[in-house]
Amino acid sequence: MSEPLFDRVALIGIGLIGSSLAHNIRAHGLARHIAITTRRAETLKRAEELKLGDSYHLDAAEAVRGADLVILCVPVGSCGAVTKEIAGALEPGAIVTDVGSVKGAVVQQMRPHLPETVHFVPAHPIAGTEQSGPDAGFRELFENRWCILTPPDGTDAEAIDRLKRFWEGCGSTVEIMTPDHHDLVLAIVSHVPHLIAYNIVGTAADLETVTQQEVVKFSASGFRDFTRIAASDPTMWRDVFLSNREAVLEMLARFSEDLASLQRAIRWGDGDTLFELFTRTRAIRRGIIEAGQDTAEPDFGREHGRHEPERK
Ligand SMILES: NC(=O)c1ccc[n+]([C@@H]2O[C@H](COP(=O)([O-])OP(=O)(O)OC[C@H]3O[C@@H](n4cnc5c(N)ncnc54)[C@H](O)[C@@H]3O)[C@@H](O)[C@H]2O)c1
Ligand SMILES: O=C(O)C(=O)C[C@]1(C(=O)O)C=C[C@@H](O)C=C1
Repeated sequence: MSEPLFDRVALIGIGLIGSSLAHNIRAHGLARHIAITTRRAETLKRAEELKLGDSYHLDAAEAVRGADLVILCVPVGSCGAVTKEIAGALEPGAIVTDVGSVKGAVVQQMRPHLPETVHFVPAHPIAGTEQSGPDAGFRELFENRWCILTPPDGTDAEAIDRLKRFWEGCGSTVEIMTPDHHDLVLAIVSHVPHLIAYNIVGTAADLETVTQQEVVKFSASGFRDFTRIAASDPTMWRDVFLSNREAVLEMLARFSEDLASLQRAIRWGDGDTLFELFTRTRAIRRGIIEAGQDTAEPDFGREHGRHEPERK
């Protein structure tokens, strides 16, 4: 087995992403020591029961002392406060990174607190489920998934390369882009789809009780997929929408315009418009499958709660 890439990794926050990283670091020998810290004693105890790390700390500064890789795995709205808390204990030369679903706001929150002696390389694995907490993590989460790095201009190339190798060690393919571009792309492929899911499930839930029962009874796979997404962590997603406000609002405006034109097509019986759109979107789905990017294999995903169990 080759030498571990890092000596000590500090994982701050041990939910779905933090615990999945812990499984990977262990399984692929990516670091000699995993130090885990989180806010609540109860969560830390659970992480210890699951044997996710080598040391456990309620004090985040204590966890990052001596670490050559520090990964913030907390909701994006907490990244600034956490960085402030650990700043004084960071080792010179350490790589500081995160996994947040929004990049511009996270960079803005974290950067002012970081000493010049560390390398700041923000990251976002495009992989997740609707589950949260330390029990939710699993080793295969990042396999064949993208991880986007958004290093600020002038970041040490060796630090970027080391973090790239770390994510490759977790099974991901790494791409580099600016935080603004990341936020625009993710607004349309991840953030707005989540908002649509929250909204449609909310609309169904507000229907009359008798109809609501029918919603549960007759929900076929399309609606069930929405309910899975709409079960995603409320804190995480509140923070995502508040942190990526502009890009989300821009994409929502376009979405609403397109929805209005579909509404018009239905009203006026314009079948050609509907048919043309549905043909184009079908081709997009087929393109994703041909590119091998539909990684939600039923058996594997179901085991980890990525899919609803088979209906009885
Ligand atoms: N869930 C996903 O699908 C997914 C995918 C990619 C990236 N992300 C990003 O990863 C990050 C973590 O998400 P998750 O799904 O692992 O969430 P999670 O709710 O499963 O875990 C979050 C962890 O952070 C801890 N925490 C919260 N506030 C804290 C604070 N101030 N100080 C210390 N610990 C704190 C919680 O106790 C918990 O252990 C988020 O920024 C999210 O945007 C999530
Ligand atoms: O599969 C899911 O449950 C997800 O929502 C994962 C998903 C996504 O939208 O693709 C959610 C948020 C992340 O920042 C990255 C990945």
